[in-house]
Amino acid sequence: MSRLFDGLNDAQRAAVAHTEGPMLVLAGPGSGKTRVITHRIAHMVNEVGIPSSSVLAVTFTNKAADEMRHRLASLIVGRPPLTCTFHGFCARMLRRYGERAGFEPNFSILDESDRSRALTSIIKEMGLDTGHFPPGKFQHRISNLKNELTSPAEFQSQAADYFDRLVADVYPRYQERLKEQNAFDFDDLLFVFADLLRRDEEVRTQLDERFRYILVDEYQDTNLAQYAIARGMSLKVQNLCVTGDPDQSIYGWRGANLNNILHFEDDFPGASVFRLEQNYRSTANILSIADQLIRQNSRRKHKELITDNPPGSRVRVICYQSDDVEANAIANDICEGVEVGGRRFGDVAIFVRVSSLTRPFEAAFRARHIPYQVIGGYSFFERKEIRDVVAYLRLTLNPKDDAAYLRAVGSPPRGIGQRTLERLATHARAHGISLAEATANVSDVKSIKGKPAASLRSFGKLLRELEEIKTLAPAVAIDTILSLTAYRDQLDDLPEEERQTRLGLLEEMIGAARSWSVENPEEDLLAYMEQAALTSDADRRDASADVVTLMTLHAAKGLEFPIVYLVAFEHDILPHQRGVEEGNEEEERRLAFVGITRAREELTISYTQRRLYQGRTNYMSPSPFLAELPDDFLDREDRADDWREGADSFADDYSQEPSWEEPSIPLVHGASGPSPADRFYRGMAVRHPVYGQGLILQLEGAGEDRKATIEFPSVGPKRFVLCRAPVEPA
Ligand SMILES: Nc1ncnc2c1ncn2[C@@H]1O[C@H](COP(=O)(O)OP(=O)(O)OP(=O)(O)O)[C@@H](O)[C@H]1O
Ligand SMILES: [Mg+2]
Repeated sequence: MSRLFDGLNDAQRAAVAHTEGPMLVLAGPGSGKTRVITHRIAHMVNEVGIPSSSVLAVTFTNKAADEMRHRLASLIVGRPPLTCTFHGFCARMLRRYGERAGFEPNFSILDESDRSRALTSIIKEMGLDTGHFPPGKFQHRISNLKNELTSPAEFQSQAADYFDRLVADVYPRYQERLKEQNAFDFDDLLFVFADLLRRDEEVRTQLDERFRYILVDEYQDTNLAQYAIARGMSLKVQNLCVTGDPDQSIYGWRGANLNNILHFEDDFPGASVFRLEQNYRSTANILSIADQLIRQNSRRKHKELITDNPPGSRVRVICYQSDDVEANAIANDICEGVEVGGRRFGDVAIFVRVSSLTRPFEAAFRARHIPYQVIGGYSFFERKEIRDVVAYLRLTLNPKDDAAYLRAVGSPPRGIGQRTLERLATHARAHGISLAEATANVSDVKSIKGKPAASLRSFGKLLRELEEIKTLAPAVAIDTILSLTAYRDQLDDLPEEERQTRLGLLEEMIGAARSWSVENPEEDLLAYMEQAALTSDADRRDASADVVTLMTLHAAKGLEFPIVYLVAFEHDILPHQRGVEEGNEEEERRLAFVGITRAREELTISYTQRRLYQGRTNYMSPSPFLAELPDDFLDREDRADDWREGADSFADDYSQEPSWEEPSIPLVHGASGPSPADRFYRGMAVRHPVYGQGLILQLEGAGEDRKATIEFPSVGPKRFVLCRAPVEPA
């Protein structure tokens, strides 16, 4: 037997050696399904003599495709076969067969914002209000229709309720709009290609015969369109090999259909089924926990998961006081592991349910110079919105910062074009001044006249107005930037969900800046800007670098790490509130199962009592899944009282005397003279009849104009004119 079979157990060998006919590898996590796929391809090409060009390997994510390609390159002599995602494969085939299918092969693929812009304008043309009928809702519905292979014409007769009838109107117009631009959206790639296979028997036969061996990993997460493609190319030559684990099906919300894998044997009578039972990835303790959790799902077939691996250390379940403490404690843990435990940063992964939850970790890592990467989503500090705000802060504090100027001037868009900016830059260079200075005296710039000059003048005026933020607390400064620039308005055109995410990010930035001020009462805006967390052009690292990985649970599918932290294991986060509302609690449990089974040696699950989430402080309770984990294999630790462990951010104990600022008696009173509003001071505990107890974070003005920003645990921050608001010292 060849070298390729050396690192395989008997069941895996049988699967690898089976090269002809349909086959299904049904097995739990870490049992070697992906390994079987790569070794089977290598065996077919190297040893059976099947040409690479007749093999197609399909993976679920680009990252998985990259890894498989890499692995195949080391196993295969000669050119490795085509390895890509379904979307990648479809785009490729559509370019080839475009003309035949009736469109130009140089089509463009729309991104999210293009697609939402198109939908917004259609909704408006129909006389509907995008506030009540958010484009995102239509987008989601149309996306699902395409994944279910329902064409606009077919949907006409199916639309039953009011919203669906609207969708039935929007959908064909949207397709028409895309056609005019010779463009496809992401879902079209699957839909159009599946449709081509269905309609054009010649193309279908050609592809069926060309790709005689098709292998699909993670088949449990295929939707109807993907199913139709895999099946459509395997009607005549039925060498379709799929692998999957129904317990790891986590894309139901995006139209994945578990029946595709459950009915594989009906679709391909005589299919060989291989079951792998041995887990090579995780310690016995980790596996026991995973097994116990997934047993709580009722809609499943039980699978035995066994391992020869040692029990390993017990799984840790830790309760922290707040999200910042959690992040700091884990960052300290990681440093310790590297400094004295012989670990590498690259051994560690942190999984979150929602991508915005990475923020406190990024801040904690930056503070300690821990290298990290955020996968499947942008790093918080690299997101466009955050970088834009940072550009305004930089530019205001240092008007010589031309890079920040160039970023700020274009966001939100103000119609100041490239040519104008080039002329401005030429003038500035000739006079040895910055772009902001040149803008302040734009009438001196002879080459810029008319409308561009007027636009620059108003930008100059904005920059002057922004000067007031220099003396404000960071959170208030950021908020002021957002209002003076009307920054949030430009998000109105986005699909509702996207808009909420971006607004949420901005709120989170404000919340985080507020926490920072509570921690660093002596420091000013400049100090805030200096902290490493906001150097927006932080090092970018490549995937092979020795860095901690931060990612969502959805993106973690198929991967493995020696050390895993599953954080924010809290009610309404995991299981996610929306998942539960939509009756997908079992899918949420599968998501937790996927997270747990990524860990090879050490697993830590943590939750907090208080978290800054969606822009405000929330009091959290532990995930109900925690109660389902067996105590035999884990240690539960309550560290909620260790608030000093990290830099805690919220002075939540309002009964304590605020130690960080003396009551300030304003030296200059407003025109109306001393007012009762002046008895308030920063850090003071107050009470509001509706919002309850709160803490004054910021005060501005004096006398009747005196305004306070107050943080209420119930609703987050609120701003009041004190002499008119029913706010009393607590
Ligand atoms: N026979 C074997 N001997 C040693 N190690 C193995 C063997 N089979 C698989 N492994 C290792 O076990 C780990 C898990 O394998 P693999 O990723 O292929 O599992 P999987 O079934 O695809 O898991 P998932 O369901 O999470 O995608 C990998 O590190 C792999 O190299
Ligand atoms: Mg796998």
